[in-house]
Amino acid sequence: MDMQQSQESQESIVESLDEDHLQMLVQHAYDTDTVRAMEQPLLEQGEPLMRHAAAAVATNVLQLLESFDLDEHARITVLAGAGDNGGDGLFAGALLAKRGFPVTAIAVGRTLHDDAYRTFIESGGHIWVLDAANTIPGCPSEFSAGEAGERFEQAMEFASNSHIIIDAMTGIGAQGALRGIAGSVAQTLGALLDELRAHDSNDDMQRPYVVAVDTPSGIGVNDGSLPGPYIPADMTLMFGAMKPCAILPPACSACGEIWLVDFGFDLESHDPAGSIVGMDLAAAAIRQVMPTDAKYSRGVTGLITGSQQYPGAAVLSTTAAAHTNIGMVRYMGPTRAQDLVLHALPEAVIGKGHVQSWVVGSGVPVRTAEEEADLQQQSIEALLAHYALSEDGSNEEAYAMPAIVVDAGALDLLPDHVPSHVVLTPHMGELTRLLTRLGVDVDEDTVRNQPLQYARMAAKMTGATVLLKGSLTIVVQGGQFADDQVFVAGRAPAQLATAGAGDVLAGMLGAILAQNADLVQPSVPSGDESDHDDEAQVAQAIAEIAGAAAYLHGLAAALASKAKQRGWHRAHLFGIDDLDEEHFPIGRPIVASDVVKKIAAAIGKLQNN
Ligand SMILES: NC(=O)C1=CN([C@@H]2O[C@H](COP(=O)(O)OP(=O)(O)OC[C@H]3O[C@@H](n4cnc5c(N)ncnc54)[C@H](O)[C@@H]3O)[C@@H](O)[C@H]2O)[C@@H](O)CC1
Ligand SMILES: Nc1ncnc2c1ncn2[C@@H]1O[C@H](COP(=O)(O)OP(=O)(O)O)[C@@H](O)[C@H]1O
Ligand SMILES: [K+]
Repeated sequence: MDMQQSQESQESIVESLDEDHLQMLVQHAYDTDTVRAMEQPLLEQGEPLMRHAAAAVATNVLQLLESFDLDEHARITVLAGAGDNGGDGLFAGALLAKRGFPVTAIAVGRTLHDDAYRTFIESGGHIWVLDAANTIPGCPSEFSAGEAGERFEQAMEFASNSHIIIDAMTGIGAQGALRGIAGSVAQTLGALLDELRAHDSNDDMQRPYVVAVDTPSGIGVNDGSLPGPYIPADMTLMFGAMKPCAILPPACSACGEIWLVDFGFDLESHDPAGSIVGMDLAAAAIRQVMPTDAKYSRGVTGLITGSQQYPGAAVLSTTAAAHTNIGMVRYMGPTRAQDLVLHALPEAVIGKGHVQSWVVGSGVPVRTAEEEADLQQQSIEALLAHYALSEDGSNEEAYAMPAIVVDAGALDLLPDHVPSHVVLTPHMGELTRLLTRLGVDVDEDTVRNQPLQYARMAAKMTGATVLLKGSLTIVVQGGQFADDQVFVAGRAPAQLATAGAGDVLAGMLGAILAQNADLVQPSVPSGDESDHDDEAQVAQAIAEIAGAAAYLHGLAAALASKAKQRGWHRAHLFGIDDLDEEHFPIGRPIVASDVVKKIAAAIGKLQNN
């Protein structure tokens, strides 16, 4: 099959698919086992998936060369691993070599995909081997350590002077951090590319443009981590479906622009490992007001936030909650904070009363071991004690409590085991502190590098739902029988990184939980297996609602700052979307109060969509 045939057959796959399928493609990510399971029936039917993959890579590279005004002298380097990912890269290289481009493949392993290697050589491609123990037919081997070193250096020099690098070292078969020569290549080239990228936008092709095949080599495909050196890509051509690394920090940044090559996988029959929170999910979390509503039926949120030291957090969290489509807010805190809350929000009711959700801890200082808990900390501790589960999970009162958002200083007061409608909202530093308190030996850099793994650890250890804040906000489900599906909200522009933004989110999340009180109330576990599904369903609803709050928060920030930039941009569909360069204005600076002022507009936008 040549490039045109493969491309036509690719386009016919694309045309035959419906909008729902395309929507699923850009919203859900599937782990590598699931991707292999979805590939299997197609391979059994004889679909030449590898040829489709290679044709897509070659087509994209040709488009890039054209857009960069490069002719047949453009230098193209393929970093080729020994597996099928290398096979994709070599087949793509063969198609480009056939078009007359000089293409060199740097073999990082001891072997190469047989058929792809033969085709590559027949098409005029050149091979550069690095491993003295390689058994690649017709290539030099058993060279000295000195020569191996020289070869490596020359190869890196060559690659860094090429126009296009096709990274095909590892794809979904990657296990852990890159080892051996692949690891050294990623170490040397990855660092160089990062440095060049920091100084240059590459509008003028002053550094190699990196196209990753399926996934950038060296990243954690299933958990989005960066376990070791990796090759940062400008663009990733991803096959069949998004893998979790496409949507999870920090690996998703290493993917660059993502182009999805649709293979017509049966996505509908498989569970995603992760999902991007979009407008639909966010809109579904906003309760429609009804003619029969009264303030109480719309939901009431109680807040124990702010302190003598940080009274502003009380104002931000309370005003945010009040603006997020509920009937009333109740505020509890020091007199100074009460006064400020009432000044900003005369509608607030001061003092205790019946509520459908709680928000605690925003702007409450962390309690140090030496200090006595102040009144605010004592109230929070007393409230949180009602959510404590004993080791065997029995404590019926905990399940009957309203949903609660545990933020900032309250994270230190969390009981050991709680139900899933306790939603923790740490940033990376707070998650590190929480895990340390739970006895995990971890520092903040490690958490930053593997946020999913550590958010999940906190959820598993405590039972709580965990919303981990950052440029992308990830939500992992709590509860004993929860699904592993992670939700990622990437709607926020970087302008949201401003003091008090987290207090606003806590208030908004509290309000969204209150208006969905019936959906987020876990029942007391009966021990009966048939109830596990119900429990899992509630845990998922809570996680979706938390994701929805993060989305709405990001959208309000985008409206306030007039930014188009986001933490994550939708993947492009190969064969459907255009390669046109998009621009995402970063918007103007904002403060957290500006976000509160745009919550109503953001809700309006969701409801009118
Ligand atoms: N299965 C299929 O039908 C299709 C697979 N495709 C391609 O095939 C890829 C998967 O191929 P494979 O299963 O062969 O796996 P990969 O080629 O992704 O990875 C396996 C190779 O990487 C090496 N490797 C793994 N972990 C390493 C590490 N930590 N350090 C150094 N080397 C490491 C292994 O020794 C092996 O040589 C996909 O990502 C995709 O690119 C596509 O061609 C589409 C169809
Ligand atoms: N680079 C970024 N891009 C988009 N959103 C961000 C970025 N950095 C932080 N945020 C968001 O800003 C908020 C900051 O919250 P937090 O760290 O708790 O701040 P504070 O304690 O000052 O309120 C979170 O919702 C987080 O997701
Ligand atoms: K790759």
